[in-house]
Amino acid sequence: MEPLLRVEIEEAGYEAGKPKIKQVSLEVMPGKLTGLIGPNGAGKSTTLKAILGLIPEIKADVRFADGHGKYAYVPEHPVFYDTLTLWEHMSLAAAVYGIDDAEFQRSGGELLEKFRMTGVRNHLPGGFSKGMRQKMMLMIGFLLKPEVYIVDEPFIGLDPRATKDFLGLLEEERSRGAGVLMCTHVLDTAERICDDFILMADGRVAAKGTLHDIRLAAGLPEAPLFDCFDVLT
Ligand SMILES: Nc1ncnc2c1ncn2[C@@H]1O[C@H](COP(=O)(O)OP(=O)(O)OP(=O)(O)O)[C@@H](O)[C@H]1O
Repeated sequence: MEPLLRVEIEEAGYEAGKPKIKQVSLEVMPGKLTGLIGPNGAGKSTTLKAILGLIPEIKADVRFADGHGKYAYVPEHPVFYDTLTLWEHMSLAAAVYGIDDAEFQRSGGELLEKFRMTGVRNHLPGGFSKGMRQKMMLMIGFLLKPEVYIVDEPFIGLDPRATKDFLGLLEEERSRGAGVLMCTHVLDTAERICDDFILMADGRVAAKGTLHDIRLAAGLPEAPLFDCFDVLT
């Protein structure tokens, strides 16, 4: 099967001559969820930014499969306009994505229901909690129905029910064939939901592959991901 996204980063950083990540390669496959994990400062966000074209100093080849350039990026820190309501944010995104209005009314309404946000659709996000803002970002990502989701730490603000709702939707998207690259520190959830992992440390890939591959690399054949993480970083 062809990957939806293929990334080969030779090096990338914020200043010339000072690369923060080196030799990072990864692929996002249809229907698969790849977890990007590693300690603080390992280079995960820099890798995501490199993929999104937001890094000034970069030598890399980032390739979406032919005709599959559509991706959604869900940032760790919500970005929003103070004067637009939740529904207006979603409408704006739908307009930018070129989604047909009838389709948007249907799928937008459905997303609000799924994330239990219908009651606040006409509220301003300035008054939302952290988790509600996170949900807004996720709904905007799901509106697009992209081939590839790039999600930066989705779990921190979400309550257990919202996490379950989010994972359920992600599962639906994957069964449609979408691929996901997700950066997270929540290793027990990652272990449960990811098909494979990229484990970064000190700006490089310390290990990659399925949980089985990561366990082999760590020399811990039965261990939870957390213990492998500990050994390899
Ligand atoms: N805007 C920036 N300008 C300069 N250096 C940066 C910038 N952002 C990150 N760095 C540096 O790049 C390195 C990798 O940081 P990065 O944010 O990619 O790590 P991370 O793995 O995402 O960490 P965390 O888990 O804490 O989010 C760190 O040494 C960090 O100090």
